[in-house]
Amino acid sequence: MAASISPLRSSYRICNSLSFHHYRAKLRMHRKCESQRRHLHASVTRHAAVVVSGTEMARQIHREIQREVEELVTGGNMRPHLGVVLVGDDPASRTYVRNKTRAASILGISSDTVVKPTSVSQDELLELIDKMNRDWKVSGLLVQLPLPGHIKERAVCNAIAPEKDVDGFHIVNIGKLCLGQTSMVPATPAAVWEIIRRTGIETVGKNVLVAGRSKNVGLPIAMLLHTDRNHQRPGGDATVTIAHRCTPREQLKELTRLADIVIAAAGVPGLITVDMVKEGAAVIDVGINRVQDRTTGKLRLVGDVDFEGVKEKAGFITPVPGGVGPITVAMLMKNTVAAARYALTH
Ligand SMILES: Nc1nc(=O)c2c([nH]1)NC[C@@H]1CN(c3ccc(C(=O)N[C@@H](CCC(=O)O)C(=O)O)cc3)C=[N+]21
Repeated sequence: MAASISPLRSSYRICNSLSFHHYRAKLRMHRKCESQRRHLHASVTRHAAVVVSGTEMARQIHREIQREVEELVTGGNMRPHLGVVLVGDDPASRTYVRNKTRAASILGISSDTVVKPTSVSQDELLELIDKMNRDWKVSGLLVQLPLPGHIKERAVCNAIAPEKDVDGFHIVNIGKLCLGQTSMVPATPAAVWEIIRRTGIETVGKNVLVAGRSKNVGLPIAMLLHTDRNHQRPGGDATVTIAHRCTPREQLKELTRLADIVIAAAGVPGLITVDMVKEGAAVIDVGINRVQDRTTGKLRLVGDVDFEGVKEKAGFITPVPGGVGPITVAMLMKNTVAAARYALTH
């Protein structure tokens, strides 16, 4: 059976002692495995992985953000405001936008969503963004992706003022991320970073395998983890390998078996199976796939990792749903507050 734990900072309060000791044992084992020792010491009992609850970790981050927002407001500053643009009526996009605006309202961040029909022209969208850029009441703004085929996503991302770009998709923010400068970090990569930090997983000199090279997820995750910890925006100093659709399956398996941390961000259900994972490794599942359940016929949300199999061998594992997703939303809120703070001094 897998133990569910809350993030390290709140674990003293929330965890019962059994799961807390289990967690510490896992962290020790994970670190032991990392120190190039191929076989575990005989006295270390083999446990199922610690399931890192993203829902619980997000709750903790929310408390921190809530405090920050109240500090801003009681200091006589404007309440942070998130502007959202949603084009079309894709159900998944609507769910994500709803999750974001709901989180905002809970945290005391005001928000508004402008919904445009699929037929909206690129020019009209750019005009709307320009208006929001100039609106001093808007602290941060995002345009939900994907956009309809007739609109150039790059043009839209680059139209958002970089200092209000809470998604971190503007070319200047991507450039800064690559150079190790302080910038708006995209929410999903920031969530993966936060999970690693708050769980206490070591990255310096460790092997990381990122499966997936998307510009908004795989690439920035790899960027955060391989870069220098002494740069303006600290990196993970890990040895990072990026695998993608052209990586032969056998090669992928060889690479994942060497990895202390596996990040699955390919959008392929069941991509990572137990035979591919090193004992005690941390497995972070960024995949969000809607698949039809074989018994009920209903659509079900699954990640890229065969959770039931891998949890028996990994040291840490994040579930889907309830893993990276909720923390992504929390990091977006953090970016919104950062944008509001930035506006105070610029
Ligand atoms: N401009 C833009 N910014 C984004 O940040 C952005 C985007 N476009 N397009 C799509 C992706 C995906 N994304 C997620 C947000 C929340 C969950 C989330 O809350 N997931 C829940 C479940 C949600 C559900 O039930 O569908 C979970 O994993 O537990 C997942 C994924 C943000 N994205």
